[in-house]
Amino acid sequence: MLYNEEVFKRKSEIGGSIEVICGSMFSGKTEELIRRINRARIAKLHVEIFSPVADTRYDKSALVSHNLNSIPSKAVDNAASILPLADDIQVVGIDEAQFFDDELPAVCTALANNGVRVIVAGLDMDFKGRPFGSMPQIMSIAESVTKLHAVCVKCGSAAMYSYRLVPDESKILLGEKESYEPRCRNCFKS
Ligand SMILES: Nc1ncnc2c1ncn2[C@@H]1O[C@H](COP(=O)(O)OP(=O)(O)O)[C@@H](O)[C@H]1O
Ligand SMILES: Cc1cn([C@H]2C[C@H](O)[C@@H](COP(=O)(O)O)O2)c(=O)[nH]c1=O
Ligand SMILES: [Zn+2]
Repeated sequence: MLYNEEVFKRKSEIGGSIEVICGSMFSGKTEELIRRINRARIAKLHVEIFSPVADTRYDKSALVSHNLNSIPSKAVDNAASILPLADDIQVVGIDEAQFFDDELPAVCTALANNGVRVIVAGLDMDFKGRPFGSMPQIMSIAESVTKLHAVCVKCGSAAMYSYRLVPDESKILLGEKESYEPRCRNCFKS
């Protein structure tokens, strides 16, 4: 992973790229996004992080991980709003990408084609194990995809599913440990 990151950092000096960080809830996507953005800041690059305004769990002006690491971010209404705000930015982070509208892949492509390093973090699957939003499309157009795993709360194996604990069938239901737990394939199906 470090090797990949260094490759893409060097690439960003000559051209843009798209990196995806995906996985279940609690797999460390936000922490990994914060880590990559912090390294870009240390390299004195201009960075900006965007998240969908729909994700109102924490602060609208910061990304906050489950273990309460945080970094400043901007909440936007839709994917197209990112473009004018990313002028002069060299590294763009996008969190909770699964909640953005269908324009997000085109926005990521436009940024990368303009020399921006784009780092996209999001859930690859919803609580039923179905592909989530435009994540599959962004994964297919990305230079790099990192799939992270949480620890299955039932058996301790690597978890790739976000199991919903509450009887609500809507695709979007914001929440944390009261509503979801990470589970491995075996524990998710049983
Ligand atoms: N079952 C679990 N497996 C792994 N990490 C967990 C678990 N439960 C809580 N955590 C915490 O969640 C943190 C990851 O949070 P975060 O980066 O916000 O994840 P994500 O953005 O993927 O939901 C871990 O460092 C750990 O402190
Ligand atoms: C699986 C699933 C999740 N959500 C919501 C729950 C949380 O608010 C976010 C995911 O946050 P994280 O940073 O990845 O922990 O998404 C949802 O609305 N629908 C789902 O199916
Ligand atoms: Zn398990």
